[in-house]
Amino acid sequence: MSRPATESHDPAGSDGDGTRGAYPPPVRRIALDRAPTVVADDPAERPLVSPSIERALRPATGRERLRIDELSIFYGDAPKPAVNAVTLPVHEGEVLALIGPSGCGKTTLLRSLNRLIELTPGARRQGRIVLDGEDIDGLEMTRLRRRVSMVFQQPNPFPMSIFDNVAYALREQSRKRPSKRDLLPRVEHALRRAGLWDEVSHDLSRPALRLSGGQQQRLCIARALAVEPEVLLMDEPCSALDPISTTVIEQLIHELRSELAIVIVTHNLQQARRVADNVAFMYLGDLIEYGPTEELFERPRAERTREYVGGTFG
Ligand SMILES: Nc1ncnc2c1ncn2[C@@H]1O[C@H](COP(=O)(O)OP(=O)(O)OP(=O)(O)O)[C@@H](O)[C@H]1O
Repeated sequence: MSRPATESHDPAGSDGDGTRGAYPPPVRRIALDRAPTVVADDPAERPLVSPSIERALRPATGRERLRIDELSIFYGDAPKPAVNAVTLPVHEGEVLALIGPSGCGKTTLLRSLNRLIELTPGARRQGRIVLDGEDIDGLEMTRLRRRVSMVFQQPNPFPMSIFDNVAYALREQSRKRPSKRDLLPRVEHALRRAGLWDEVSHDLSRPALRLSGGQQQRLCIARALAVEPEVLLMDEPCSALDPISTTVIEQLIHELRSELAIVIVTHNLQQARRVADNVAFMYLGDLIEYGPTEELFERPRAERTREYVGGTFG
C-alpha cells in the first residue's frame, strides 16, 4: 500500500537551465559538475570506483534526499546478493531511473528504499539507507512509507470509491475520523496533481475499479501523493498501460519532479531517456554505471552499459 510528505523546493519551477515545464523536455545541457558518471565495469575493481561514487554524492539537482550506502540484499541461501554493495544518491527535484536486464536487482533495490523488502521471507539487507539525514531503520514503518511512497507495476486501486481510495491513507493518518468535507480539499489536490481531477470530479463515488487502466494508475499515484511524500518510488508504472496512458504518466512524472525525488524502475530505455535526470545501470546486482541521462546514453563509459543501451543484450 502506498502512502506519504512533499515539499516544494523550487517555487520558480525552473531547474536552472530553463528547461522545466516543457514536455517532452528539450535536450538539457549537462553541467559536468552536476553528477559525474560512475563506472564499475568489473565488480572486482569496486574499491577503485569508490572515489567516483563519492563525487557523485554531490547534489545533482537539489539537496540529497536519499543516500543509498553500500546496500546489499540477499535472498535466502543464494550465493550472490541480488543487489551488491550499491551506493547511490537521490536528490530532491530529480528523477533517477534504474535500468538493466531482467533479474539485475532493480525492483529489489527499489523495494529496499521503503523497507518493503522486509516483507519478503528470507530477504536480508546490509548497508544503510538514509532519508534526509536519518537512517530509515530508525523510522517508524508507517511514517517511512508515508515519506517514501510507492506505485506498482500493476495499478492496484482498493475496491472502493475513487474518493475513498485517495482518502484512505489520510484517514489512517488522522487520530479522529475526519469528515468527507474535511478531506475533500486534500483529495482534490492529490487528484489534480495526478492529472485525474477533471476526468473524475463529476462522480468521486464511482468505484475505482471501473476506471480505465491508465486512470487507475493515476489514481494510485494520487493515493501515493495524498500524504505528501518526499520520495516517490515507481516500479515500471507504465508497463501495463497503452501508449497514450504512458505519455500521460510520463508527463506527470515530468511535472512532479519539481516537488519530489522520484526513483523509477523501467525496462523501457526510451522512457528512461525521456523522464530521467540521472540513470543507474545495473547488471547481476552490481551498479555498473551511474550518471546524467544524456551522458550515460550517448557516451557510456563501461562496455556493459554500451552493449545494453546499444541493444546488444537485455
Ligand atoms: N523473493 C525472492 N526470492 C528469491 N530470489 C528473488 C526473489 N525476488 C527476486 N529474486 C532474485 O533476485 C534477483 C533480482 O531480482 P529483481 O526482481 O530485483 O530484478 P529486476 O532487475 O527487477 O528484474 P525484472 O526486470 O525482471 O523485474 C533475481 O535473480 C531474482 O531471481
